[in-house]
Amino acid sequence: MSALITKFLPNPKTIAVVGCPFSGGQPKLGVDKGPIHLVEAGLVTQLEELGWHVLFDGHHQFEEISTASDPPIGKLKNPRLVSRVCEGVANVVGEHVRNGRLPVTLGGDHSLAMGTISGTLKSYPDACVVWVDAHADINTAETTVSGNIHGMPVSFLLGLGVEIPEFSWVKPSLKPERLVYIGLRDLDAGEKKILKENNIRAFSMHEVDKYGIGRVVEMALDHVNPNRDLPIHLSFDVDALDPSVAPSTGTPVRGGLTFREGHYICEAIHETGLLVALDLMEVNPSLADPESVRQTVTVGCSLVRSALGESLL
Ligand SMILES: NC(=[NH2+])NCCC[C@H](N)C(=O)O
Ligand SMILES: [Mn+2]
Ligand SMILES: [Mn+2]
Repeated sequence: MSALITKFLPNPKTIAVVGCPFSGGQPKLGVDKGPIHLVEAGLVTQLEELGWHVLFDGHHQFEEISTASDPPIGKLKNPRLVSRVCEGVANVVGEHVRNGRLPVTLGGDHSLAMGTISGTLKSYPDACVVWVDAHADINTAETTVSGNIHGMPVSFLLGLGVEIPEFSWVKPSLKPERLVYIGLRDLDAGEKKILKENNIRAFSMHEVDKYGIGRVVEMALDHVNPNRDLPIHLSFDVDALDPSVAPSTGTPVRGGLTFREGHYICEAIHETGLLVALDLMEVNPSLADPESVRQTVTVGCSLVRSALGESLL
């Protein structure tokens, strides 16, 4: 059985699940438990049932860097830890992509995308990034208010802001015209300025309301992938969904995507056949009551399945 649409992957169609129990890009404990819950909910089997060959040999182990030896650099918190972890993730994800496997990275906080997208772009320098999130995560060392690096990975990938020697491994490999956002609704003032100055295309919840999700995804892909021939990296922050749909996350913002809108994005990207890497980030099973946690983990699994070929009929 193979209804799987994949233009870049050799047979057997293989997914590598990269569990990243990491929380150093933000202050709330528990987001490191996200990948463990997603796998325990049966994600690996669910993907096999879709016809994939799935590799998963345990969650990624990260080296310990104590906070004592990792003082802030400017405002950035845990900079050395985040940098080293993301560099490791870049290598793991990069290796999977290079070998024709589709990495599914489970966060963990969204700073990890600095690693995952670096890994994808090493093999596919012309890949485009579809970033689905309530937030733009594009602060620089100068604009960040919180100092939390999960609010900054995109600026590193684009090479914006002052250079920080500790992050010199991150190459400015992403071009602003290959990046598009869907779901935005909580941007810092500095981030709005960055989006404008760099002409980055973003579809906020305003555009989702105005045009509907179908048109938004089509316009987003027309922008980053006009001929529908470039590989796609989908980076999905679960807080893009409305908190009523995905309550267990560290920085929830009301007015988000519905259950169907979130799944539609994933289904439409699967239908392009161009997906080469997927991130599902910011599931935090320590936040909210057990039923909300179960709901968030379940929706996380189903978003991943939708991006990987589950269809309604
Ligand atoms: N990946 C996330 N949930 N990011 C939230 C970022 C929030 C805020 N803009 C910050 O820079 O701190
Ligand atoms: Mn977010
Ligand atoms: Mn995010």
